[in-house]
Amino acid sequence: MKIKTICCIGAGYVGGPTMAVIAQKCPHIKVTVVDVNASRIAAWNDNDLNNLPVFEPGLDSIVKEARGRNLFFSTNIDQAIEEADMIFISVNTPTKTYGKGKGMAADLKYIELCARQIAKVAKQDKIVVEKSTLPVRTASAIKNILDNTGNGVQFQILSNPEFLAEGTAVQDLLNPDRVLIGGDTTKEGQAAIQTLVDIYANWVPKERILTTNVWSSELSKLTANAFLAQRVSSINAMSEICEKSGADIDEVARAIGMDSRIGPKFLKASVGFGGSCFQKDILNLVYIAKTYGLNEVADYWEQVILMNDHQKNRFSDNIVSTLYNTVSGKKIAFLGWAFKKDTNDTRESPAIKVAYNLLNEQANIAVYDPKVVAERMYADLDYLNTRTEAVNRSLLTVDTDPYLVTKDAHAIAVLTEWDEFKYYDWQRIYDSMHKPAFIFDGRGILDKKALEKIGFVCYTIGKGS
Ligand SMILES: NC(=O)c1ccc[n+]([C@@H]2O[C@H](COP(=O)([O-])OP(=O)(O)OC[C@H]3O[C@@H](n4cnc5c(N)ncnc54)[C@H](O)[C@@H]3O)[C@@H](O)[C@H]2O)c1
Ligand SMILES: O=c1ccn([C@@H]2O[C@H](COP(=O)(O)OP(=O)(O)O[C@H]3O[C@H](CO)[C@@H](O)[C@H](O)[C@H]3O)[C@@H](O)[C@H]2O)c(=O)[nH]1
Repeated sequence: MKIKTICCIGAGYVGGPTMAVIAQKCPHIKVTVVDVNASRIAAWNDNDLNNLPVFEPGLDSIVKEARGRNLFFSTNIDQAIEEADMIFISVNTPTKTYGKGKGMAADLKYIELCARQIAKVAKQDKIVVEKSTLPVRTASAIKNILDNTGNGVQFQILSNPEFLAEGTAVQDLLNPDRVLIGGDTTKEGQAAIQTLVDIYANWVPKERILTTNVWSSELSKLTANAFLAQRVSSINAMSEICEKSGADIDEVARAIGMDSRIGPKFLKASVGFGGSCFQKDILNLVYIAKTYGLNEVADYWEQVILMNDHQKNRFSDNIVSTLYNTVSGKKIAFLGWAFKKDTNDTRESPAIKVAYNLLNEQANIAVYDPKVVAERMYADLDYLNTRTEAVNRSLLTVDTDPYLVTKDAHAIAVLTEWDEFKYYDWQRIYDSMHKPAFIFDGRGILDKKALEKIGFVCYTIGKGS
């Protein structure tokens, strides 16, 4: 089957960039991205490319090239489903906040709504592609819903998990380590797999397109994220030993990373991992293990999250104890709010937890982030439901000038590894702060020696004093 029309349900961090790249690389395919969120769709259609709802380096020029040619953003979901030969489901699958599996299982209500909508609207055979990250065996639930419509339409379900990381989404999509496609082992299933392989083959070398059965594909996505997060928790666990023992975490990471079996990537100690995926997907894995009765397996993976929580808490505890056991009424400047650099995404950002802990200690927080807007930060705090919106706005202030944010501060906390932080006029910042002037570098990006020479008292994750 040759695909002429694609629909993607969900215009978020995955749906938007993924479809923009497919549209750019396959000008012969009409790609329509749909969403229930009208303001998000409007932002994707904004003439000013600075207003796209997702910030990713390089994304604006791809959208500029393809939008209106063969890339469209729309709220008309039914029409896009009806027209499409292939439908990607790229909606959110957050951790459940209610009922059975609350706080652990993935909430599949948006996935089910999509399946039901496809079932209702489709009048001709379609390939449905799971792009969202899903628990193993979700494809069978989707297939069940689709096969029970009674209108004779045939559906093939593929699993095609997305491995892009935010901040490097465009590069990851243009040049992926691998593309994974899982499908039925039947003749029809294999044909559907080949159809999707043919789309990616427009720009991805064939040897990097991996095909498996559906369950392996679904589980590989959770496994990849669990392994990656485990590396961060492992290096963070070692960072605490470094601080006690006088070893230096960057030197340790370099030494172990040169072992080709370990490899150098993903060994940067930090204030903790954030992002919408790691915690959610590991919790989901833990839940799956528990439902199979595999309690030791569940405990093993849960420890990755517990270590991450510990890392965030010990960072804020250290700020309080270093500032003479009280931060009440003191100004603490945050550099960074995003969960990593080069993104405006703040989901599960460690900055939120550190802010929460310090606000409980009655600190005043001032934040600068080059890409995160103030309303997003307030929404993150309000979501915690611990204070009224008005109180959150009085305790946490936001400015677009880092020099104003750090002025009169007792301490600076680096929460995101934005490159620009390295190049500030640190003497000017020092001169404007209360003394002693403390810096807590939660990302290990600043030049500790140079700062100490200026007069700062520095704490860097994984480095003893
Ligand atoms: N963010 C990432 O870096 C990343 C990477 C790989 C995989 N994933 C996975 O991809 C999926 C999507 O993640 P995201 O970050 O893009 O989420 P997101 O919240 O940014 O976007 C999801 C979009 O789906 C829309 N939506 C929900 N239900 C809908 C429905 N019934 N009809 C139409 N639109 C609907 C929402 O309005 C939202 O705009 C998740 O399963 C996630 O785990 C995310
Ligand atoms: O050495 C490291 C590497 C990462 N991090 C932190 O870990 C978090 C996650 O970073 P990263 O994995 O780069 O970004 P994500 O966008 O969350 O991407 C992950 O989650 C996606 C969603 O499932 C997957 O598609 C990607 O493959 C996977 O890397 C961030 O807070 C980083 O600061 C560290 O602290 N140290």
